Amino acid sequence: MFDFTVEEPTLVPASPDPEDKEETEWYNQWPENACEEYAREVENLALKLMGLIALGLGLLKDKFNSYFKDQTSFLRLNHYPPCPSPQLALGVSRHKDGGALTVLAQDDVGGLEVKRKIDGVWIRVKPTPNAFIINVGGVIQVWSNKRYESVEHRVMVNSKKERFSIPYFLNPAHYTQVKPLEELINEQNLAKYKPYSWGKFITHRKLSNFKKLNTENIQISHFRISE
Ligand SMILES: O=C(O)CCC(=O)C(=O)O
Ligand SMILES: [Fe+2]
Repeated sequence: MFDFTVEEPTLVPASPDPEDKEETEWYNQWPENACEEYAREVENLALKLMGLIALGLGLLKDKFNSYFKDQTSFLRLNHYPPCPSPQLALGVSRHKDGGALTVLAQDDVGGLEVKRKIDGVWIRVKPTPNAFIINVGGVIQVWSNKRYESVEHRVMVNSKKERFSIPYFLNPAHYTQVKPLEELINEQNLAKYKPYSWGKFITHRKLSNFKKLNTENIQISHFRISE
């Protein structure tokens, strides 16, 4: 796995501690022109999709633009080597993407599975040539007050073939307080989530991503307001 940020540098909180106001900068260690160019193009696509989502929610098309001014978006290069016992290997364990939108490019090997909400069955996503897979992330789920929902997914490795995938994670500025949009809440539609800091959320996830966790990794459900 190799992460490549879009902004150089990308400004983020120094720690997940809410009291800690210090910021730090993420730099790409191996700048690659191809990555940069690709990231800019998928960013345009992702922002166009955000415009359509805004329209779909009855908002102005440019409603979300300002959140991405100091974006913390990044591109990830994934390589999954083959494994003779795929059920024993970890591709990517089940999770929901936390950001706004994910634009995923994958090769023709397959292995991505999404969890069907009604019965919890894992469904394989068949690779479609020259097509992207778009995943709604937790940030849109909260902004839309759950009119959009992010789907749980995982990656199984293949027994014979290696697999490559390139997700682009469109993420807001670290200082964004993510909360249900005012326009979408009223007496009939009460806010389903408490506001949370996007920057603290990602630094928390980044610290815990590669560790064996005793507790569940941070999820937007932790900010849910109980009914
Ligand atoms: O490799 C894939 O198809 C998806 C990877 C993924 O879900 C992620 O990096 O968040
Ligand atoms: Fe994912």
